[in-house]
Amino acid sequence: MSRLILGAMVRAVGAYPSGWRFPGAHRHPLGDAALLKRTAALAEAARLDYLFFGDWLATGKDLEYRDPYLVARIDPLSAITFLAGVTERIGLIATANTTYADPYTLARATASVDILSGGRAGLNLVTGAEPRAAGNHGLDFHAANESRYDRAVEFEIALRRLWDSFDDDAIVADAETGVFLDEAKLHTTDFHGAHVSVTGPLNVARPPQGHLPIVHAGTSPRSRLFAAQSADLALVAVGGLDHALAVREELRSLAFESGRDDRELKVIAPVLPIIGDTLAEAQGIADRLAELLPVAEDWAGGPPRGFPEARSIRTLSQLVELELDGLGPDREISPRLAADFGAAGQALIELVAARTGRRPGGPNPPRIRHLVVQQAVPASMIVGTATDIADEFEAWADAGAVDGFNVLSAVQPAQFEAFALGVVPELQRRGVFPRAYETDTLRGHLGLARPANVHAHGAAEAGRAPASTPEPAHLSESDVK
Ligand SMILES: Cc1cc2nc3c(=O)[nH]c(=O)nc-3n(C[C@H](O)[C@H](O)[C@H](O)COP(=O)(O)O)c2cc1C
Repeated sequence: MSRLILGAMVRAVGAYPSGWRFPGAHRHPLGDAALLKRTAALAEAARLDYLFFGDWLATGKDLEYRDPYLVARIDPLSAITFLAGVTERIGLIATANTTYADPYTLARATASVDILSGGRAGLNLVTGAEPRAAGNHGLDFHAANESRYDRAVEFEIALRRLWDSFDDDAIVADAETGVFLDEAKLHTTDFHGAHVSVTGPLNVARPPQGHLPIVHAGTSPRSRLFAAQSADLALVAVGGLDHALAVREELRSLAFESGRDDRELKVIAPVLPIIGDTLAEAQGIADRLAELLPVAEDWAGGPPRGFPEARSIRTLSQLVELELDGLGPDREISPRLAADFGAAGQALIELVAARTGRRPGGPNPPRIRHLVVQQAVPASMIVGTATDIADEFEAWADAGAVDGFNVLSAVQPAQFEAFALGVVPELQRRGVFPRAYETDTLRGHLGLARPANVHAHGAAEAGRAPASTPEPAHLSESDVK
């Protein structure tokens, strides 16, 4: 097994929806600067490959109970630019939305942060799932999946061409002769597609990494194809080891069919570890987090607008195949009640026991609310000691299910500390993760070669983009998802 790739997906107020309520948690976005610096220092000391920042292009009260970390946060490019100045070695990845971003502006900002960080920047390209983003960008509707990915394909090619505006040695800066620029080494972009059109050249020198490593996160068939053809890292949402194996196999086949060396595409799974010094302590943390999350039935008149539908006794009743509606969230689950659950309900009982130590008939039995919450929170949660988490990571990597993990922290900063100071050293002891940085760039950390300038390898784009300028495409009503 080659070594794991390990990055941290930073959600400043915690990745678990009640993480911000946990004692000692970072909870106010105005304090993010200090939290980010502290996280970055710890991450770099642990030798993580990168810090990763997601993005969302709208907000509202409805996000409060579902994804509170989306309500108010620093934009990802600002976060990585800030961190470029206070870190030395770690990679810094920001998310950008190709449906709404402008390629010239994004190429300029990302090439700049790559220079400022000495070649440590990366870019996660997504097409977005938030319809309100349209209204924030002067559009009437959020385009449908196909249109979004048609634009993403062109966007990615335009970005690479913009980054290749200057040859690596185009800036001569020869004080003796007075020649600053070798004009023959500055290239126009002239990319004119159906969705993206840019003349170029970009007014920033070729970034130290040539092209920033591209990440893609998504789930649809078009997302898989985009990742396989255009990304260095595919960030996938997977429900378990078997699912991860199937997704990686699919991605690698698609990459191979596109003419790529399929080993170049790294598959990364997000994971939310809940870490304690003992299993009981970890389960206690997971249980407390669950208790801090309300369920729909906690409001007599019905939950507030936007409350997650799945976090209700109604949804639980469907899952366990037993009508629980009249019992209320605080009814204890007795062995007799549990015996009437269907197969999915039995599996949920086991999941709750593994995550929180609560078992029907045990000293600390689950109540209905515990089942409601656990069936609604992320599948990527692993509860245990540093050794347990390392075992799980190793098992996934040994099975060939992933190349690495994007680690989420339920509570900031405590759970990130537990990961950086507990799990990472354990992985290092086992020899599956290096103890020190061996390279200075994100590409280097990820084992990716530096690409040649597109002006020397234009053929690589063939088949992925219009060769000439087609008629401009206008989104129609049928594009609305
Ligand atoms: C692990 C993971 C993380 C993601 N992070 C983001 C994000 O930060 N911002 C965003 O707009 N989309 C993000 N996405 C992608 C959107 O969810 C995705 O674009 C949306 O679901 C549309 O579906 P599709 O891209 O699979 O077609 C992420 C997806 C996955 C699997």
